[in-house]
Amino acid sequence: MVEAVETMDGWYSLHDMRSVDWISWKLASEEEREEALASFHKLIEKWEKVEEGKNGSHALYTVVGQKADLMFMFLRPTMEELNELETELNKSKMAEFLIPEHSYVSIIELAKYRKSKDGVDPETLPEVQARLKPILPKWEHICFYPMNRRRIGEENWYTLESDARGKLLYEHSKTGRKYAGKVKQYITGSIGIDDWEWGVTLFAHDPLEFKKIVYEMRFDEASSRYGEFGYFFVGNILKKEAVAAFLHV
Ligand code: VOV
Repeated sequence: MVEAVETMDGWYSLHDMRSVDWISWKLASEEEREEALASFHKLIEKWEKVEEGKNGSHALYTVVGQKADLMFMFLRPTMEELNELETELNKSKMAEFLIPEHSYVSIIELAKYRKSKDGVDPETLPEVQARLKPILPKWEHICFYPMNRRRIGEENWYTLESDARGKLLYEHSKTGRKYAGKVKQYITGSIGIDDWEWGVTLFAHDPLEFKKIVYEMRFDEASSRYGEFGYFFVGNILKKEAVAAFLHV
């Protein structure tokens, strides 16, 4: 019988993409813009405190291209906390000038494909816990896309035995490891939560590495036979100190 693999699930994740309503932003008075900027800084400082306390993490990037202007990625221990921070952002003065473009809800996920050697449940290991509740890197670039595992005819991930899936993911991980120090990946599971099965969030110092890793992985069987991909968002880090300059008109 084909069995599902057991997953280890960590923090809840929200990718939130917004555009700036540049027309109303330009029409707003200097005072209103300052009020909006101050509300935004206050929120960022609040998120930083949560991160310092290791109760969540966040990332803020500008998006290149017309799909959005900003991409937030939030991680929190519960779905309620994600919703609270989303609502708080929506109620802020800044949000009066932001247009929601897209969102993606998922959960940091690791699969237990490898058998534990000494009977230790991997979920109890501190290094695994750190990966389930990660502090996101503040690297220069981000890339986000959702994906599915194929279920068409012979190319059906969900009729493969667990060992076969584990082998394909092991091959996949060998490609991934070549990018150590260049690309950091966060896989978030979204089966039953959002429209695709997984979200893939990559961070890199050099955006060319996104193209290189995704291209190279297309030739791994886990992707070439069993991967289906959605849309891509790519962007550059927006540090707190650079927010005012980004919004300056
Ligand atoms: C940056 C490098 C990198 C590395 C080292 C890496 C390693 C690993 C390992 C060891 C494992 C299996 C156990 C686990 O940890 O869950 C995975 C799992 C997974 N991956 Fe991966 N992956 C990387 C990177 C990486 C990328 C760039 C992609 C997108 C694929 C592409 O073609 O665009 C991806 C996808 C996934 C997915 C969707 C899963 C879950 C599949 C499932 O069916 O359960 N992944 N991945």
